[in-house]
Amino acid sequence: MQSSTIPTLPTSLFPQKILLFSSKTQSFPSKSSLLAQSCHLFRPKMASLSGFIVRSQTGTSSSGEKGFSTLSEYMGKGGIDVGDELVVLYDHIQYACKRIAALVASPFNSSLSKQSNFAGGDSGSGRDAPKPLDIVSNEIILSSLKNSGKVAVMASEEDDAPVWINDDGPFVVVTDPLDGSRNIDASIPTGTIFGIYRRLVELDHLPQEEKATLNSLQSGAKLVAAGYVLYSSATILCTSFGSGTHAFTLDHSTGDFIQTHIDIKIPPRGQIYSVNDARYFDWPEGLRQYIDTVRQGKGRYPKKYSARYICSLVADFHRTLLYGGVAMNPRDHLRLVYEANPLSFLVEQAGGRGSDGKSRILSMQPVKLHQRLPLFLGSLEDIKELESYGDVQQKVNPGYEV
Ligand SMILES: O=P(O)(O)OC[C@H]1O[C@](O)(COP(=O)(O)O)[C@@H](O)[C@@H]1O
Repeated sequence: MQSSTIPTLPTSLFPQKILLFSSKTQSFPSKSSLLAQSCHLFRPKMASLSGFIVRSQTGTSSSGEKGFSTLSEYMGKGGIDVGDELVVLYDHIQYACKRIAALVASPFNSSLSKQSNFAGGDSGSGRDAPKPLDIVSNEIILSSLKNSGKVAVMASEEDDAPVWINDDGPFVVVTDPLDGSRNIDASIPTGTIFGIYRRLVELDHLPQEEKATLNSLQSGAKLVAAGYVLYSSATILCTSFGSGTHAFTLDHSTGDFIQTHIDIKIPPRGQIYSVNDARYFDWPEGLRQYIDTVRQGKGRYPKKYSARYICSLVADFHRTLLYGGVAMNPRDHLRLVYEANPLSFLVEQAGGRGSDGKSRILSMQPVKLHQRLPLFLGSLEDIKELESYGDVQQKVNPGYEV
């Protein structure tokens, strides 16, 4: 096994904070449980994982059941044991996402992102001009994947074609490095999305470009793992290895992702729809009828629905996963390979459904890396009800300025 080359994180990235939640709670605890847990807060625990030393200030469960503090511990031999190679890869993904989290929270990110408005123009084209945040995030992820030694190819929203990294890498990574970055100047939440496949060894004999593309176009049904990182008031890494969906919150005092949401179950029915409904007059009749119906509380669930739309996919998805309902973009806008597939994997593992309005996302065979499609993610009963309206995919896509 190749040894890891992750550098030590500068401590200044993670200023000391008092940790107020337990690694074993699914939601934030009551005052009394906080008191009970406080005896664990200052009992440092060291664990050695795949050559990494992690320090956690949280205690393990007092209920006697087996507990895991960090994502690396959860994945490792004492946890669900996903295998050393995937543990190493995740350590590098965590490191990359911590760097991106620091970047999006930095006072300097605004000047970086502004350069994207001038892409190709004079202001942004100088050799030393700052790069847009999504490009910087892409470079951060690529460098971490290279350092891991575990990745054959990375396919990213930011690159026209997949990047071949390492002939022996066991994994293929698809990613949208920083989704929602158009809102970054307003400090709106953003996110990284990723999916992980096994390298198709039967394609090893093909020319590099060809095998890079074919490895990246695997169907979502073959995902080994997927996840997203939400950069918001908390930095949350939510992931699945095919046995449930779990979320880990960045503890700024230690730099560890601590288990905070175990085995998330999306409610079978929610009361929230999430869509850019300024597009109402471009929608097909079926979608208008569906939204009109649930707004009035006249659907299969006789409650009036509420609307929530951040316009940042990871944030809208994260809320939907926790509260239920449906998050959608009915036009051909979001991407199958590195957005729809990983998020559908996560929502299915939580008991929900990912659909293009007609078919299950994970059953589709991608034909192009940047293939776009209508996307509906959410509670099982809500998505089924929406699909029953038949005509929910927006065909007109005139292009919108904001
Ligand atoms: O403009 P719409 O149709 O509301 O789309 C918004 C969606 O587009 C995204 O901004 C992604 O689009 P980009 O990749 O072009 O930035 C998502 O974060 C968001 O959910």
